[in-house]
Amino acid sequence: MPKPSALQAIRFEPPGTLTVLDQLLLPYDETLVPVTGIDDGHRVIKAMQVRGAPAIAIVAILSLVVDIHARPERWATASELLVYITEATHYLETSRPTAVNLFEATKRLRDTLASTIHVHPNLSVSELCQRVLEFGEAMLARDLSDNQRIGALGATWIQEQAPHRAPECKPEVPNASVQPRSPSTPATWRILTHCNTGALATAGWGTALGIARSLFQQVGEQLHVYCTETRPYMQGSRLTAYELVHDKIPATLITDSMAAALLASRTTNAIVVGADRVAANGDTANKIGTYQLAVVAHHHNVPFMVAAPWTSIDLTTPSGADIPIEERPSDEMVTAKGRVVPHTSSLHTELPADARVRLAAPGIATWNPAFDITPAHLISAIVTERGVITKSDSQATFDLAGSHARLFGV
Ligand SMILES: CSC[C@H]1O[C@H](OP(=O)(O)O)[C@H](O)[C@@H]1O
Repeated sequence: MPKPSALQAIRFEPPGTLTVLDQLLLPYDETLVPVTGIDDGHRVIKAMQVRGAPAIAIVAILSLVVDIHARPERWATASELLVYITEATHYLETSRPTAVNLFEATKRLRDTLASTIHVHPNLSVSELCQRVLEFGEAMLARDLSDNQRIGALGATWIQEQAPHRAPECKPEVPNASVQPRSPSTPATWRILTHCNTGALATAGWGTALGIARSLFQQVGEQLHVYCTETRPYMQGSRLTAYELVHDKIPATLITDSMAAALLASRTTNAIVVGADRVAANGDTANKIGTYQLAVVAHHHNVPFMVAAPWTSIDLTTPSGADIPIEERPSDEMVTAKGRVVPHTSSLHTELPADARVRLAAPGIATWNPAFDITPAHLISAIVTERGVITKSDSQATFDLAGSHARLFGV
């Protein structure tokens, strides 16, 4: 398998070749994993070899594309194929429960195909396979363009709305991989982000990290990005840091526990995070640890921004209380099993293999929710590809149905 170019989580060659970058092994190993059908698609999503709300939806649909193109002779009619697609999409939905993008894409595909067959009852199996291929390719293209719009809108909003702090004498801790910033040019724009919301979580560019990329395009070295490690999967230290170093964006990694101290000691213009599901009132499900960042931002009067395409906004879910929160296996928290993390290197070769990957005392109980809910009243702005949505300080929630009607002209 050829060594992949970095930063492309999903590689699709129509109609039947799909591979994903195994994100459990990044940044130490760039390995492509073939996805030959819906079983592979379900497996790589559930195991988090591919992750990120948009990427999950795209890989699920593309795994169905490669699946039905493999042996289309299995179906005599388009209606038989639609039955298979309906069952297959419901199966793919069982891979991970929180990110709504997966459910939005599978429902939209089923509805689109059902109406297509209704309008064209003589559609052939190969013609229906082609429609599914076109649907998947459109998802890839739309996600990238949505992210670039989110990046541009978010970068502009930060420069126009986020309090612009005067540069401080204290230079940032230089990023070892890019030229250390000289003290004479301290950052004038600092943002903190959590988890990974970049090219590795999407079809490209990213959502919250897409805003960082766009801001870097606009202000260059005046930007400094802080990213949290994001235990236990370490999306921040393994994936976001990897993307920031790759793009030579000045950045500093902090542990999750350092966020409050950072805001207390460094003037920060905004905290920018992604979303797995935004409810109709603006409550947002995102990586565990997001809620406490919102509380810290509120305490320090720092704007808290959620970056999300409308495919992550679920108008059928009234509030955060209605969002299912995925709990991950205990061993993903108390061991490094299946994931490459620095401190399980071969330093302690004399220890038994299990000890080299164990991160907690054997026998301790764990609680390992993959997401938490940030209430709308702690969110300053929701940056979508159609516009930045805000609310007055007196409003505790957003009216996203009204925003949708206004922005989509429906
Ligand atoms: C651009 S969506 C990224 C979103 O997905 C992450 O979750 P996971 O890595 O478990 O798929 C995290 O919540 C990010 O904000």
